Amino acid sequence: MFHIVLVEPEIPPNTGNVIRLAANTGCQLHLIEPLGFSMEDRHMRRAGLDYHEYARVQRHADWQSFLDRMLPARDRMFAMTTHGSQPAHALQFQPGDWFVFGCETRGLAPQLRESFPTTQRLRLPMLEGQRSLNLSNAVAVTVFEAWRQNGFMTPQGPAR
Ligand SMILES: C[S@@+](CC[C@H](N)C(=O)[O-])C[C@H]1O[C@@H](n2cnc3c(N)ncnc32)[C@H](O)[C@@H]1O
Repeated sequence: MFHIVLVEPEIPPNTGNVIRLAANTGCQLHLIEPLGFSMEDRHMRRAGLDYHEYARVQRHADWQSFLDRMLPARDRMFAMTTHGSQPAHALQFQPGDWFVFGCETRGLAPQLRESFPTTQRLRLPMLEGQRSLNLSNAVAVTVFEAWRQNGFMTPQGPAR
């Protein structure tokens, strides 16, 4: 359905949450290395993920390797960032869209963020004075907005 891209995630339970979200929504999850943890980390294990939930996870050595391997449609790839001026819910998302998220402490590196057109740097609304959403919450909100817009469609029909 959609592609979730986590750039250099650092906190195992966040990635664990996103792995489960991908399994529940049919998204493909891309992890851009270096990761701040081992996939065998006890916190990852504690997330209680089943083997099949890992089926939707692909790891990439770095951003350029990801681009070279996946060839994402650049006009359908969106940087999710608190520095964005475009409200995420104002866009009409399409199946196959790519959502790129930064790491927990640093967000997306400025150089990577600025490689996206300003119209593709999306911000989720927050109250004045707040810094950012938790990474896995930001992913869930984004995926469910995009999926809602597309009628919660799956290859077998609408999800229930
Ligand atoms: C914990 S936040 C990173 C905070 C980091 N200190 C910063 O300034 O970007 C982790 C990631 O979640 C996503 N995120 C969090 N809040 C967001 C928001 N309001 N709008 C868009 N993306 C958000 C972004 O991809 C961000 O890089």
